[in-house]
Amino acid sequence: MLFAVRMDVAIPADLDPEVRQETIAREKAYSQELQRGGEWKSIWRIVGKYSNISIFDVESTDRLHEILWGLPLFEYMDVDVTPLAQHPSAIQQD
Ligand SMILES: O=C(O)CC1=CCC(=O)O1
Repeated sequence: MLFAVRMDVAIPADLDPEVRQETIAREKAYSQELQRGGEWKSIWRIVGKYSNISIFDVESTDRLHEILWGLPLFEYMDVDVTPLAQHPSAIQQD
């Protein structure tokens, strides 16, 4: 199942700088592990924003929920999920 997920990040300005850096580092490691595993297919920065659009290929909505709740930055994010289906004009399958 394919999903486009938009993540808008808003880390509080008064968060301890060490906690901020450590959380961002954990977020990167978590994301890259899921990318290597194939469930997090791609991640794109939205120009001019502390936001990304990511494509996930997961077995279920429950699995996507589990992944999103596990994001180290989850408590500082707004997350918007869009399910994707094949477009009849697409010349490739995913
Ligand atoms: O920087 C972001 O957009 C938040 C984020 C999600 C995965 C990651 O590595 O950073």
